[in-house]
Amino acid sequence: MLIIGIAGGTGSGKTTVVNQIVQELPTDEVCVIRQDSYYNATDNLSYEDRTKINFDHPRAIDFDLMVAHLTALKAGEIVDQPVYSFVTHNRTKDIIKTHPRKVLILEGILIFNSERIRDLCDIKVFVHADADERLIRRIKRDINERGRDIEEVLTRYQTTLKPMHQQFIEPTKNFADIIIPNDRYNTVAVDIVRTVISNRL
Ligand SMILES: Nc1ncnc2c1ncn2[C@@H]1O[C@H](COP(=O)(O)OP(=O)(O)O)[C@@H](O)[C@H]1O
Ligand SMILES: Nc1ccn([C@@H]2O[C@H](COP(=O)(O)O)[C@@H](O)[C@H]2O)c(=O)n1
Repeated sequence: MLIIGIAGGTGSGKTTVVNQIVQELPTDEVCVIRQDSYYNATDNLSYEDRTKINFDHPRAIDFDLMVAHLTALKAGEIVDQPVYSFVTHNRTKDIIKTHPRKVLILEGILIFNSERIRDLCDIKVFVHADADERLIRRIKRDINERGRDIEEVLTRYQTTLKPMHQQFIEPTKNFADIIIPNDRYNTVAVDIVRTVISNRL
């Protein structure tokens, strides 16, 4: 199995890049694991308390479960990937049965922050977009798709997103084998990653 890690700040375009890569590959040859699925389960907290979680800090992520699932997939086992809701700020009761494939794509803001995850990745890709571009995309996306309002997005940006990005995400660019500049749609870079994958299939 070839494990490709795709990291980058919020709104850099990771999900979009993953979708562009995946849509050109046969469905039975690739599986996707998303960091969002591994936010800690917080059933014990009220909705009010969940809104106060710092979702951009590594301790918000259940890296033990993520490592266990990646290790199981590498060993050929099927795993139950949790499904996360950005509206309730919690895991839902659903799961995605994730089957081991020749290529596994792991995507998320903080994945290269964990040495255990870095060691599991064969290729590390960092998607870069400037902070102002990422904030604009985040405002639009979170209002349209994640049930937020402008006040929520901007407050979260100032209090956690920006400082956490500088402390925990941007420095992990140094671990990347490939950096994709993504202020604009970068089809050339996506094609290069696809070629690397095709060569390994
Ligand atoms: N290169 C790009 N140029 C303009 N908009 C983009 C680009 N890449 C992604 N987007 C848009 O920005 C938003 C965030 O992209 P997304 O892929 O969800 O980022 P991430 O997964 O890194 O948070 C989405 O609405 C997406 O359509
Ligand atoms: N309940 C949550 C959980 C996470 N977030 C934000 O999501 C961002 C990571 O996802 P991307 O698709 O943008 O990479 C991260 O910056 C968290 O702040 C959230 O808003 N609510």
